[in-house]
Amino acid sequence: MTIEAWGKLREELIKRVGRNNYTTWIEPIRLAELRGPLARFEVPTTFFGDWVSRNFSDHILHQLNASGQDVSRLEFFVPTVSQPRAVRAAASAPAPGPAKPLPRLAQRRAANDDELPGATLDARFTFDSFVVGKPNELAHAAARRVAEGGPVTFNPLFLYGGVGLGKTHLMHAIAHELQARQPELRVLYLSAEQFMYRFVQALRDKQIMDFKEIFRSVDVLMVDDVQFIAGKDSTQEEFFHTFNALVDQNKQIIISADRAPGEIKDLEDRIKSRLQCGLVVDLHPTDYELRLGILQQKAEFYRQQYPGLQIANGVLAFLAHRITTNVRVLEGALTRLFAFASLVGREITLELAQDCLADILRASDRKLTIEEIQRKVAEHYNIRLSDMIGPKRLRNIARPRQVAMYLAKQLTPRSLPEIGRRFGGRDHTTIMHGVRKIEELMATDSQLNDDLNLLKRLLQG
Ligand SMILES: Nc1ncnc2c1ncn2[C@@H]1O[C@H](COP(=O)(O)OP(=O)(O)OP(=O)(O)O)[C@@H](O)[C@H]1O
Repeated sequence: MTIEAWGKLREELIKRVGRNNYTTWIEPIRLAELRGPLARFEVPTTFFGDWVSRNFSDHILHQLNASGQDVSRLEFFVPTVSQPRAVRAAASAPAPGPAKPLPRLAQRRAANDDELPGATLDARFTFDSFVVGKPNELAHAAARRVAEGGPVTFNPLFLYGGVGLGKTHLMHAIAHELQARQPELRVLYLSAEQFMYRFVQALRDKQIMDFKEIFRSVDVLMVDDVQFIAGKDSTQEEFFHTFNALVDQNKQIIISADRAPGEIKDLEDRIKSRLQCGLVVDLHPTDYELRLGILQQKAEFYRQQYPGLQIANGVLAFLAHRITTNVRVLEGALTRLFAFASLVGREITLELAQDCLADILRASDRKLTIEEIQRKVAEHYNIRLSDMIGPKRLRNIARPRQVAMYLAKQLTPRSLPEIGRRFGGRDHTTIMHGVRKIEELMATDSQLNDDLNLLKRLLQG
């Protein structure tokens, strides 16, 4: 094949990669050399070559092979005056083994420096693998809605929740789904830390206009763990402008954080209020049913991985009862259990689980004390611990005290008289009254609900 013939051949790739990808990634590359099984392409930047190599080399190889070329290796290089620089040699065939994480977008054509790609998506984090239960059903429904990619109805979608409750999983699921439904959509997913890193890099390299252009040309922007930019003034400023520019163009934004926008300290008020403009939904701490559901799903996966390995009745229920911290810990426990059982070639029994997971179970057993609850609540409402226990009846003290009573009842196995004793020797009827008052208010007071959710998360880790 002549190098000129490549021009025709590459147009065939439109069918395989789509017009948008073709103009962005295929058109700018130039076939420079065909040497036996090796085809070498000139690319404008290192990043560009890397991107094409990772995402399109299979298609290019296929096309070359289909035209009768016996090529099995691609190389991409940035031309320099002296020696061409190899960027990265692509594998001759798709790598076997587990599905590769799908790399996300970078949206420019030729640039003369490294690009600004998004983060890698985890191929396992899909809607199919996300178990829905009461604590996450709202967040899941909102994520599904956004993933349908219809007209933007709420902007941004703000997902928040404690550590390991599935925020990142849902974000990735949205990105996968959007990409599957509309491959031409420019979806950029990255963590707030990466946003800052890219921003600082752009400042340093005097590439700030490129930075702005890339971030403002996406169709969907997803920023994970936005609390990270709290206290980082210029990053916040840039984030704010990016955010506004995209909202103005009616582009969907999806944000996650470990707490509600209003609770993120050192975040500018104007950003907080922007973040609250759309739909704010939280992932609540898991309940028993959800934990069991997740364990059942993962166990199913492991049964396929370790055929022949038996798991006794009641083991999953035992774990769901005992490991209440977060899903990541739960998953880790199950992974360890299966690995251990397959190593020793034994059935997974309750005894084996207790042995093998002793440390995790011990850590999970840590009992929350009423004193810890009082301290956290006092801190949250900015009152003195002594007032929490003392006799003052001022509302700004009495209400936090009732919140602490309510949480003590909810989160510890202590009886009302026991709780009363720890609240300065109050009678159990006073505690009951406090608990009821909070339950009543919860029906109407959304601020109180937010406070309770945050406190629960803080207390339960
Ligand atoms: N409902 C769920 N169904 C299935 N897996 C889940 C669910 N919730 C969480 N997980 C799993 O738990 C692990 C932790 O979830 P993820 O990373 O999404 O948490 P996160 O909320 O982003 O935590 P962090 O605050 O640490 O970033 C992942 O492996 C994820 O797949």
